[in-house]
Amino acid sequence: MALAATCSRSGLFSKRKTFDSMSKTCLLFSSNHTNVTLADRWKPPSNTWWRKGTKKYPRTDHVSWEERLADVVTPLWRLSYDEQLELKQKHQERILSQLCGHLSGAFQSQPSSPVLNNLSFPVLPILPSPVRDGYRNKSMFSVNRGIDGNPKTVGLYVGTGREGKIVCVNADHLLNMPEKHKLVARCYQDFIRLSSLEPCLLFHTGGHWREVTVRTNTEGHTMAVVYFHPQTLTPEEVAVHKAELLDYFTCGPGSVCQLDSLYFQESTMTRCTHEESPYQLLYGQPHMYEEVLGFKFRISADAFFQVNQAAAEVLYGTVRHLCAPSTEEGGGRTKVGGTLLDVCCGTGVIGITVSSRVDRVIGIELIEQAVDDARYNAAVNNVLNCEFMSGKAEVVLPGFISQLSYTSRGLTAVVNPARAGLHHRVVQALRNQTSIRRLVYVSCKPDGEAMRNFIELCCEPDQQKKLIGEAFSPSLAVPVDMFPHTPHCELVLLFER
Ligand SMILES: C[S@@+](CC[C@H](N)C(=O)[O-])C[C@H]1O[C@@H](n2cnc3c(N)ncnc32)[C@H](O)[C@@H]1O
Repeated sequence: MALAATCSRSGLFSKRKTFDSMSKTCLLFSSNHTNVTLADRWKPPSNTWWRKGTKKYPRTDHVSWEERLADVVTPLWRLSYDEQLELKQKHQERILSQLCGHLSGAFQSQPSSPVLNNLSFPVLPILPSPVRDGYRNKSMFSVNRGIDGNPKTVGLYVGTGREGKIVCVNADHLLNMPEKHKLVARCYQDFIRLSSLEPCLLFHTGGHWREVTVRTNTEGHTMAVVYFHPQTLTPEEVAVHKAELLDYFTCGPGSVCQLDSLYFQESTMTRCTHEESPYQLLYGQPHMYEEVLGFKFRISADAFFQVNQAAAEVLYGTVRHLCAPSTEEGGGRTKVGGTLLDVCCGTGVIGITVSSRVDRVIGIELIEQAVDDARYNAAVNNVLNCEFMSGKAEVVLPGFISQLSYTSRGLTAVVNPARAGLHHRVVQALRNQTSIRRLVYVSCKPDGEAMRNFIELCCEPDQQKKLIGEAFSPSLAVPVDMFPHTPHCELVLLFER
C-alpha cells in the first residue's frame, strides 16, 4: 500500500498541513498490499543463531554481546529513521487490516450493517518522534551475571531463562538510552561490587541487590529507585546497607550522578506497588515533574509516564484533538463541552490536557500514587472540572457509568490501558452506555489483547457476552512513534457510532 509514500510526515499540527487536511489527503484504508518495500522484507535479527548455507550456528562466536543486546532492545538500530517509520507504518496497517478482516467476517450475515460500510477509514502517516536518540526518561536495569561471569553486573538481559542462559550486558551503547541513565547504572554496579551483600539473581537462591530504575525529566532532574530483597535480614541489618547506599550516592563516588531523589524498595515480588511495599525516600525530592502541552505534571515513583517526553507531546496533542476536536473561530477555540471519561488515566495527563474543551472529566486509575498525582496535577494547573477515582476500572466503571446522565453535549471516552488491554467488563460498560458516541483507544500493543477489545467494541450485539449496545466503527487511525529504534509505536484509534 502506497499510503506511507503519499502522505507527508510533517507534524500533525504543522503549519503546512492541518489535521483535517491530512486525513483528506490520505488514501483510504485497504488491505491490498501491492508495493513490496524494505518494510515488508525486514525480519527481526535472530539473537540465538546465524546461518551459513543451510546450517545454523550459535551467534556467540561472531556477534558481540553488545550487538546482540542492541538487536534485542533496539532491533531497528541499523535502519535509517525514515526506514524505521516506513516499517512501523506497514506494521500498523497490517494490524488494522486484521481488525477489518475480523469485522467483515463477523458482519457477513448483516450486509447492510454500518460497521461493514465503514471499514474503509483513513490511516494517517505515522507521526515521528521529535527526538530519536537518548529519548528514554525511564530505564530499568537488572542485576545478573555479566559477559565475564561477574554476578554483580548491572545492565539488560540477552537470552532467556528457558534457553538456560541469561547474560547481563551493560547498556552503554544503546541508542535510546540517555547518558545520565548509563552513568547511574555504572555507579550502581560499582556500589554493589563494593557491598558485602550478594546480588539477588533468583529469588529462591538468596541475595539482596536487585534492579535499579532511573527516571529523568526534561530539566535533567534524576530519580533512582533501588530494589532490594531483604531475605532473612533484620530491619536493623537492612538499615546498615541502606545507609551505605545513601552515603555512596550523596557523598561517595556515586555523587557524580547528582541524584535529585533516591528511593529504596524492599520487595520480595517481581513488582510491588507502593501499597504492597512502600517506596522509602532515602534522599531528596519525593517527586519528578514534567511539562506537557503547557501543563505541569507531578509524577510519583510508582506512577506511569510516557517514556519519551517529546513524542508524548505529539501523542497527547493527537489524543486531545480526537477527544474534543474544537475548531478555531474568531481567534479563539470553541469548546466542545460534554463529559470525558478517561479510563486508565495515570497521572491525569489526557484528562487535564483536554479539560478546557469539555465541561467535565472523570478519570479512573488503579495505582493510588498516580491518582494522588492526578488530583494534585489538576489543582496545581488550576483545572477545576476534573475528578479522579481510584481502583480497578473493571470494578469502578460498571457501578457508576449508567448514572452518567446524558447531556446534550454527550459523553466521550478515552482509554489508554497497559499492554494487557481492557478487562471485558470495561468494554461491556463502555459499549452498553449508549451516550458514548465517540471513543478514543490509545494502545502501545494493538495486535495483542487490545485487538480483542477492538473486536468487542465493534462486533455484532451479543446477548451472551452482554455486549448489547450499538456497535462502534473504527473511523480514523493515527500511529505515533514513541520508541525510535524499536519496532513499537503507539496507535491512536478513533471509534464512533
Ligand atoms: C499506559 S498507562 C496510561 C496512563 C495515562 N493515560 C497516561 O497517558 O499517562 C496505563 C495505566 O493504566 C493503569 N491501569 C492498569 N490496570 C488498570 C485497571 N485494571 N484499572 C485502572 N487502571 C489500570 C496503570 O496503572 C497505568 O497508569
